Amino acid sequence: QDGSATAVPSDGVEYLVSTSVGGQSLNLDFDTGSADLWVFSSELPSSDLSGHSYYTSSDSSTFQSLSGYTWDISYADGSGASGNVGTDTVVIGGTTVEGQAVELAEKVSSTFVSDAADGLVGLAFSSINTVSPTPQSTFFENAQSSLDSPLFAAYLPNNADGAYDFGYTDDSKYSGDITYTDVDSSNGFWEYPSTSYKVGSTTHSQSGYTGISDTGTTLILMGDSAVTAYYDQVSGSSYDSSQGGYVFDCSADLPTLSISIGGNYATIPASLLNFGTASGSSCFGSLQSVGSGTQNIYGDVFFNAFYGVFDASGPSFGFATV
Ligand SMILES: O=C(Cc1ccccc1)Nn1cnc2ccccc21
Repeated sequence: QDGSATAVPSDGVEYLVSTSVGGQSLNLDFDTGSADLWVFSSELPSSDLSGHSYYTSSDSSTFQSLSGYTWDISYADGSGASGNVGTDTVVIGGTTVEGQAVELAEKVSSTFVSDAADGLVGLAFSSINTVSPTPQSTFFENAQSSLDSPLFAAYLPNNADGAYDFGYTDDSKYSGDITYTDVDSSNGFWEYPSTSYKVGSTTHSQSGYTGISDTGTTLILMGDSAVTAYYDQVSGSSYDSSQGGYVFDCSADLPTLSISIGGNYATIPASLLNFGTASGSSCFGSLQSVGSGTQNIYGDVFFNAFYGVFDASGPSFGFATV
């Protein structure tokens, strides 16, 4: 059944959604860049649990263990988690899935201990789910048949409560038309060609590049040529290894950044490209390097400016101005 769940900004780095797992409420990070639904659990060392809500399978009357099933995930930022697997009833907004694979954490890396999320809901394609011996379907894949339309949408306004809509698009959350492009899911991501960009009004090509729509990433991560082209237009900007990225004076005049999604540009306003104070009068850029490779990562900063529609029929990705 269709529904909408509120997404609350947390520490400026992620949006958390209150989710019921076996009747237990957890604040989970919805991540269109991965495909595992995993939770902090009673199986973790108690020192890892401080500040977190966690799932206790023995407290759920609907939990069923998947004997011998394990999971082990590593994210591109170097964080990771692992554990065992069962199924339970998961409720998000007005959408219920019974028998959802729930991955219980027995180990989590330190970044998760200090992060506010009590786990993640992966919303990429189950071809990249890490459960062994059998990859498990995502909440969205399991919910699809009960939705009016096989889609979900992310509404993540800057520094304000947002939402994830399941089964419908909500035209009170965007203006103008939704522009769609075909998605190539062969790598397991909501991925599409992204072969050019604009810094202000100057167009640059990045042939062979793709982009992924990734709500599990905070910033906009692009190849070094794009990052250099952008910060060359920001006087006084520099790469500060101690801050881990490009910084500039907080009073700097920033150009807009337009990214191509399929054949259409999405223009990120300059205000969103200042991520905020790094230290003193220097501010951290919302555009940073993805490192090597030709896959750009369009994270929450993109969704601060655009309502994003993830449509399984196609599949396709659509965006509209917030
Ligand atoms: O890992 C990344 C982005 C990233 C960071 C650094 C270099 C390259 C790419 N995002 N992400 C997407 N889902 C995540 C879940 C947990 C942690 C990070 C997650």
